[in-house]
This record gives sequence, structure tokens and C-alpha cells, in this order.
Amino acid sequence: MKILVFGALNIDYTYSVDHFVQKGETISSSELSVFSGGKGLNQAIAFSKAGANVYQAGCIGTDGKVLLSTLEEAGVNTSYVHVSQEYRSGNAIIQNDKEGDNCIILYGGSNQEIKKEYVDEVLSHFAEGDYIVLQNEINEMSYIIERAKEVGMVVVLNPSPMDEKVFTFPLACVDYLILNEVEACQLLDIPSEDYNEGEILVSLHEKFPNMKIVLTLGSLGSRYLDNEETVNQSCYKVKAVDTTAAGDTYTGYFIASVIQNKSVKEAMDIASKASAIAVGRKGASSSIPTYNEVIRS
Ligand SMILES: Nc1ncnc2c1ncn2[C@@H]1O[C@H](COP(=O)(O)OP(=O)(O)OP(=O)(O)O)[C@@H](O)[C@H]1O
Repeated sequence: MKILVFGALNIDYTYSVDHFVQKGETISSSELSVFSGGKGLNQAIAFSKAGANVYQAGCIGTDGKVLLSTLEEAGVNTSYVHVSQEYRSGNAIIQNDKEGDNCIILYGGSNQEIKKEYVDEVLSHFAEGDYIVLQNEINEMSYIIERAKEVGMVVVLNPSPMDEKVFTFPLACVDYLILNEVEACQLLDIPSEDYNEGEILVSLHEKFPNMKIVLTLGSLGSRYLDNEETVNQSCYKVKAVDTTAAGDTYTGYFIASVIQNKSVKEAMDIASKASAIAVGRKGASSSIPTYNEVIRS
């Protein structure tokens, strides 16, 4: 059984600054850190660390060698990643000030240059029963979902970041929907303050009765609902240092565990343990723990 994570790969340039740059101003940065990111890359790494046989698809520029190295070091198969000669890799310019606040310029770059022929080529290497895992940071999402379903793949969607495009996706083709509370309320078009988690989950199930739904709730844990069972999972207590990639870690570990024939309850438990460890560490993909770290914790 193969898993394909088809999503965005980003180079994050993080500059430490005294204050955010103002209109017309030039400032110096005391430190530059370069990180590999993008929800596609983070989730592929989470799958690999969870012990899954995972392939990455997506498009980078010739400046994106660092992204391939990060993936390969984590054990992700990168042979289907496309290297564009025309576009730069997706990237983010992040200013990080003394108070720890961020201000970000995001450039989609090659992440927004996915071509249908490339999608067809990648999917020709996969078969019925393989899994495809998608987020919402690349173009041609509807085409990818439709084609993956035609191939007979199990479709996992994490509709993040949530925007109007998600409403145009062929959602009837989605088997697993993994999302946080804010994304769920946007998808249901309801104000979050008027509904509790249970009501949100039931409303999602009414709207998408054939999906297996995982609602993540930050430090309040997570909930699962399908036609057969409801499972509530509390989170593992940890001193939160950096919540970046908590959801990506959860998605990778949850689906990897389901594929390893663990029960939903067991999969949620492992995913919660893994994401709590990630929350307790600084960084995005670098904070995702290995399977051994998770079971020993
Ligand atoms: N403060 C925390 N302490 C322990 N576990 C946490 C904490 N925050 C998140 N988690 C775990 O991570 C899971 C996913 O978190 P969350 O619901 O915040 O996802 P998300 O909003 O998609 O995250 P992100 O966008 O930051 O990657 C939660 O269901 C929980 O198990």
C-alpha cells in the first residue's frame, strides 16, 4: 500500500528583526534561518516518521534542492516531485520580532503551476487502494481529486488553508476529511461562537454523510465520526512551545495508523501523542517525532 502526499513545498526564510519593516524603511536582520515547509512537505514527513511508505508529489523550482534534501533525509520518496525550470519554489518571507510576533509574505511560486499532464503522470504510478493526501495550497485540486478517485485511491482531504475554492472541490469523492474547528465552521458557513464541537461534528456528518470525519480541537483534543462510530480523544498534556505543524503531524500519524489496521481509537491516540510532542518543540517539520519517540513517550 502506497501513500501519495500531493501538496505544497515551501522555503521559509525567517528573519529576526527588532521591529517589522515600515513603509520606505530599510532595516537589518540579526539572523536568517531557512526552513523547509509547506503543508504537503510537513505531512509527507509526518507519514514517513510514522513508518509509512510515502511518496511526495508537487512542484519546486531549481532553487528548491533544500526541499528535496529535507524530504529525503526524512525517508520520503521524492522521485515524482517536479522541478520547474520556469518558476521559483513557493516561499515565505517571515519577519520575527523581539516579542515573538510574525509578519509573513507568502509567494505560491511553483506550487501554483501544477499541470494536468503532470497529475496524470504521477497518478499513473498508483493503484486502487493506495491513499492520496491533499491540502489546499496548490492549484488543480479538483482535477487531482477526480483523477485519484477514478484510479480508485482513498482520498484524504485536509482543507487547509480554508478558502472559497474548497466549495468547488468534488467533495463527494473525499473519503477522509481532517480539519480544525475554524475550517469546519467555514465549510459549514456557520459562526463558530454559536456551536459546540459536538454540534459541528454532527452538522459535518449531515452535510457529508459518506465521509469519515476527524475534527481537531487544539488543546481540547480531537473527535471522529463516521456512519458506525463516534470517538472522542483528549490531548496529551504538554508545555506548548510551538504549535506549528500540530495538525500536519496529527494527519500523518492518524492515517498512517489506520493503514496499519489500527482501530480509529488507537489511531487517534497515537496521532495525539505525536502531535503533543511536536507542540512541545520549536519548528515545523523538524518538530515531528519518530514512531519510536512516540511509543516510548
Ligand atoms: N497545546 C496542545 N497540547 C497538546 N496537544 C495539542 C496542543 N495543540 C494541539 N495539539 C494536538 O494536535 C492536534 C491538532 O491540533 P490543531 O487542532 O491545533 O490543528 P491545526 O489547527 O490544524 O494545527 P496547525 O495548523 O497549527 O498545524 C490536536 O487535536 C491535539 O491532539
